[in-house]
Amino acid sequence: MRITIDDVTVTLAGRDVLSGIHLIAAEGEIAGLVGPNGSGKSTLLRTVYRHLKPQAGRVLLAGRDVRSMTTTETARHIAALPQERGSDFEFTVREVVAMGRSPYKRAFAGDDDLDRSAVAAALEQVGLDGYGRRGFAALSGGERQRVLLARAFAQQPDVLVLDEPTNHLDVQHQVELLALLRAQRRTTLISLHDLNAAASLCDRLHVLHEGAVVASGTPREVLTPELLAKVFGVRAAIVEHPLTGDPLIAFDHREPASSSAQAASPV
Ligand SMILES: Nc1ncnc2c1ncn2[C@@H]1O[C@H](COP(=O)(O)OP(=O)(O)OP(=O)(O)O)[C@@H](O)[C@H]1O
Repeated sequence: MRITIDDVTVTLAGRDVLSGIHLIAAEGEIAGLVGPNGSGKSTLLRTVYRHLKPQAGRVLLAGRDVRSMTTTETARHIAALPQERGSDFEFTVREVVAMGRSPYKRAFAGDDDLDRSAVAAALEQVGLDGYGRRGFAALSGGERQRVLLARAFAQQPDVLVLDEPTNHLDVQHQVELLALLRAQRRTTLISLHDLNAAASLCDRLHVLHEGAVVASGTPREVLTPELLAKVFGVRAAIVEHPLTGDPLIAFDHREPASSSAQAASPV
């Protein structure tokens, strides 16, 4: 299902944290949100999964305003992995993942075979089969992250909204998650700090800066040395990844863009 963010403005504590955001994630497309800390990525994702109400504009799911749907209806279509991740759930892993099935159930109904197989498949997808009886609170940060991803997968949504899903994951699990998302070909809106991961995963990237979209396009179009200097304040060269051919950002970890620019400018 296509997601359209149509001229969305979000005001928090009297300040426009997002202003006039317009972007589209087409059916089956992986759309990435990148931008510096505080640029508004989580706020935009929260607006999409209805945690926040925009002051102006609309979020449309296949052309329908999500605010005109019931919360259950939205939850059948959109699954979110938010950034605020509880660690104090007094539940087993299985119970947490089974929460993803609640949009399909009547109140207090037990799990049926479909629920059980969706939960088992989701746990397997994130490499956690065999963890079902473990306590959620006693897991490592990366394991918890994968359980919450499994909960989103068990929801079998049309659209995935993922806020920094690779946080806490070791490199193998990061690669496995990106491969899983690529293989699913589900409409996905995802924020990522790792720009190389974003370049390899996303069909299109949208760069947020101070609450506005300042660039949109394919990773190759968007991730230029000029944009990285201007928006992220870093010096970088874009090369071709020797194994995949994806754009690969080679950062200069010794010097930020501003200090090298200052050094280069005449006194
Ligand atoms: N509830 C709130 N009340 C007031 N300001 C808020 C609130 N939530 C977020 N903000 C502000 O909105 C701006 C955008 O925050 P947001 O969390 O969306 O950024 P982000 O791009 O996801 O950042 P990060 O990369 O650090 O996760 C920040 O300046 C933040 O301080």
